[in-house]
Amino acid sequence: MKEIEHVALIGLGAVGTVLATRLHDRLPGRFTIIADAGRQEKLRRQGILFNGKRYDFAFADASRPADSILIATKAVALPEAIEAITPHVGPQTLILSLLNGIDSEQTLAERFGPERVLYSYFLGHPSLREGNSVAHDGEYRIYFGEADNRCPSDNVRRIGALFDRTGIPYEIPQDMISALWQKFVINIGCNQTTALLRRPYGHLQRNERAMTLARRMMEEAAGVAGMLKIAGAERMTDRAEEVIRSMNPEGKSSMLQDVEAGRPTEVDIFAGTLCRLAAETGYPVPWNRAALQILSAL
Ligand SMILES: NC(=O)C1=CN([C@@H]2O[C@H](COP(=O)(O)OP(=O)(O)OC[C@H]3O[C@@H](n4cnc5c(N)ncnc54)[C@H](OP(=O)(O)O)[C@@H]3O)[C@@H](O)[C@H]2O)C=CC1
Ligand SMILES: CC(C)(CO)C(=O)C(=O)O
Repeated sequence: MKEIEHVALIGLGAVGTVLATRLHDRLPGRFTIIADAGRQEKLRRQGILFNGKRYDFAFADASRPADSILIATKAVALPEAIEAITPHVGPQTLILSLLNGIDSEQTLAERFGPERVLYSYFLGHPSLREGNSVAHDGEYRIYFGEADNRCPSDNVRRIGALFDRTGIPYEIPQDMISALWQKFVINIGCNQTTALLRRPYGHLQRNERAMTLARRMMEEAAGVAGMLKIAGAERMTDRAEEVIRSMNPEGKSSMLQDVEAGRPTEVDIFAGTLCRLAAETGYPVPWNRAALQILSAL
């Protein structure tokens, strides 16, 4: 099993910075950022502040492929990110997409081949970004793996070994497709509700009407999961509510942060994807249709 030595990351935002600072500290000289000339210039000038400490990262050199590439851009930037990482992908490169939603791995597998892509996502307290300043309390895990991890593949073990060496907390779910859908149900509820109401997690935790709104949207997502025969669909809404209740009350979902910063939201990979799948399966999703309409109109 070939050890992962050189790691590159694209998307030095809220989630990317949490991982980049850890990899920078634990893989000296072997961790780099993939960024275009404009972003490189800005990063050289301003650095990134993580919990108040300035970080200056090295940039990836396309003459040597990375052993692993982590993608942490927003979904709208995935096509650009794919072009940007292409020169850094070699025959042994393993790609992990930390994007929310259930589609990015498929898009990456179509471009680079399924043998180079693992499923993954970030779950925990939200990471907060304002400009080049990111704050996070360390409460998170990376969930990753192949679709079925009852017998972990070499690639899964390689990434597990990297995370062990660098102290990145992780879990390898046996059924990664079910886990990805569980995360999707959580995002459908908490990202969309916090963005619609423009309130942090504490509001959902205290206000039963807000939590009911989140539950209605999550029940629809879990209903579609059931139609698609995703394992554990019937437990996903209750589990998602538990996750929302465990968030830090002042925490803001990535979608609420986008709304507040005037950035485009990722509603297309949440309610947008759900509405498309609902039309295919014939499952009614009126709450998510309304959320899609409102959030796309911002
Ligand atoms: N924030 C959170 O707590 C969580 C977020 N997620 C998910 O993780 C993903 C990333 O979210 P988040 O970190 O919040 O997003 P951010 O908007 O904070 O960060 C995205 C970063 O990607 C950079 N970027 C965009 N296009 C490119 C490009 N072509 N080349 C290089 N860099 C690029 C942006 O740079 P620039 O600003 O210059 O455009 C920005 O630094 C999303 O899918 C989100 O849903 C998942 C769990 C938690
Ligand atoms: C992990 C969670 C739910 C944190 O808010 C998230 O995925 C997001 O903000 O996009």
